Amino acid sequence: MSYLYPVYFKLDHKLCLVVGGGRVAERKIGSLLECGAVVRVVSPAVTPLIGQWNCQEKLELRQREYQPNDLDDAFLVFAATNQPKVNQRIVKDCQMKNLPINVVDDPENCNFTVPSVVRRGRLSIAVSTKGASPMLAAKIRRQLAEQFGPEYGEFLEILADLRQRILYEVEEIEERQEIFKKLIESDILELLRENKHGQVKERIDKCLSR
Ligand SMILES: C[C@@]1(CC(=O)O)c2cc3[nH]c(cc4nc(cc5[nH]c(cc(n2)[C@H]1CCC(=O)O)[C@@](C)(CC(=O)O)[C@@H]5CCC(=O)O)C(CC(=O)O)=C4CCC(=O)O)c(CCC(=O)O)c3CC(=O)O
Ligand SMILES: NC(=O)C1=CN([C@@H]2O[C@H](COP(=O)(O)OP(=O)(O)OC[C@H]3O[C@@H](n4cnc5c(N)ncnc54)[C@H](O)[C@@H]3O)[C@@H](O)[C@H]2O)C=CC1
Repeated sequence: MSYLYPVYFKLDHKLCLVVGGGRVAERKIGSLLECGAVVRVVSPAVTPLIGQWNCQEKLELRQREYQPNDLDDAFLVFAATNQPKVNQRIVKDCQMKNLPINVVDDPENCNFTVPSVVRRGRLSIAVSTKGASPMLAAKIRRQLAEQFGPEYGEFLEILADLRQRILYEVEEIEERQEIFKKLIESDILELLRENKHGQVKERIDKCLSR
């Protein structure tokens, strides 16, 4: 069995097509919008929330059945109707155009699938079961969410800032890596978790001192 290859796409300003407007389409659209994608939805009927996003001009709604020209300019395509025949047609059209396609009712014919995700600011932890059990993926996501609290988002903001500074100021690679190691092995995460922000700066200074 070959593995699925995980990547993190930047979707800002990229056109993503979602065909279908039900509960499953809504979940896919919600996460695409969070990632800054430009979303085109094609569906005769949509959920109230998709309708609301349309009224707020957060997406483009084509309120009718799928047509092949809906694929024009798409970067990613999601076939999320409840009609297997329609979904299969979309897969075929995408294969002809070499477009990446996610089908919600046919894992075998997807060329990408959507994982279950925990986000803490810059940290994303994605879980996939290669289609075997999305419900287990969601359970693992909930377990990870308990283990990785909001302090990880805060810590990564600090690390992102420091990293720029250290890359600029510290010439020796070994010395840089020593500092990064000290930072991640420190108790800064615990201090953030316990809201002891006062001590965080002290700890950072200690890690930076040579
Ligand atoms: C292949 C894949 C394609 C894709 O959609 O990308 C796919 C396919 C299918 N899902 C089905 C069912 C359910 N899917 C969910 C939920 C999620 N499904 C997601 C992803 C994926 N689902 C991809 C593989 C992911 C992996 O490899 O693990 C998640 C992670 C991400 C997301 O959708 O955003 C999201 C959880 C988000 C979260 O909570 O974190 C639930 C639970 C619920 O709805 O609460 C159920 C009902 C329970 C059950 O059946 O397990 C069915 C059968 C439909 C039927 O019965 O007709 C198929 C088709 C089939 O298996 O043939
Ligand atoms: N991948 C996943 O995570 C999951 C997948 N599923 C599968 O996804 C399918 C969809 O599930 P729901 O969103 O709950 O269904 P739903 O019945 O709520 O929505 C179906 C949507 O498809 C639209 N539609 C139907 N024909 C169309 C056409 N020709 N062109 C464009 N849009 C069309 C309808 O207007 C409707 O908005 C299910 O039939 C099931 O097979 C179900 C649960 C989870």
